[in-house]
Amino acid sequence: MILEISNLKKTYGSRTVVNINELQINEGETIGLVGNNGAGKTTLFRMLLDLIRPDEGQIISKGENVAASDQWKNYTASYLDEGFLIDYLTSEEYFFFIGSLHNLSEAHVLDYLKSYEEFFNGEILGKGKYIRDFSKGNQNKIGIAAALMQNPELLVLDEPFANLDPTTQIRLKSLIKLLKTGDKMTTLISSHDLNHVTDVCDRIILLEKGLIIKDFQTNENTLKELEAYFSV
Ligand SMILES: Nc1ncnc2c1ncn2[C@@H]1O[C@H](COP(=O)(O)OP(=O)(O)OP(=O)(O)O)[C@@H](O)[C@H]1O
Repeated sequence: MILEISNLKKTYGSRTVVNINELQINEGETIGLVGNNGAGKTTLFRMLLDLIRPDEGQIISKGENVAASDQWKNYTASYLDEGFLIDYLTSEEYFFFIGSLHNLSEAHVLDYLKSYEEFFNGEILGKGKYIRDFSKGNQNKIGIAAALMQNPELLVLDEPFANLDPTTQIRLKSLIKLLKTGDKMTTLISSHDLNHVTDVCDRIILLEKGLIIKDFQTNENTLKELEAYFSV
């Protein structure tokens, strides 16, 4: 088991926005986190990455509490939003910086980026452009590619399909499926796109007002069930 969440609570004012009694995630699972605006998806991810602290309970990653140990940082990569980027760097400078944190040489990083040529669609590299000047979708691509460069065991992506053009959405799905079979990566993806999330994930967790309402393995009926749930 890679993640064990117990009695996790986060409250803002009088509102409990995450309230998870128990949740366990196994190695190699691809989990889709769905739920309407404000359900608590991003708050859960932020606690998972120790960007904010829970009021109660804990998140244990490979046996260590993420709020008490840095061990999880060695095998976890994430992209939640453009706050993860450094907007005064060019895309290459950013990739080199992230690479250097993981002891990857610039040559290694450039080599890695070659495999992203299709994903980048000629818009990311060699432009001499600062990250702040890229479109939101292209910023997403930079963040996702930088997260994957770390070859993580655990990948956390917040709404990765948002702002991506349809071609890149499909390419991202293929990429996630490939990494799942090849490297047995565990992936947590939040998404409002029920189609994509059921296509790429083998388990869906449905959050509503911070509570887990459903937690089930994906099968051929999942998309219909989710659409029925959200169409009320
Ligand atoms: N720093 C904060 N202060 C006060 N309330 C907050 C704070 N951060 C989040 N919230 C509230 O917590 C609730 C959950 O927000 P969260 O961003 O986790 O939802 P979400 O499921 O990711 O939503 P979306 O689909 O819109 O991204 C919302 O009601 C939000 O307003």
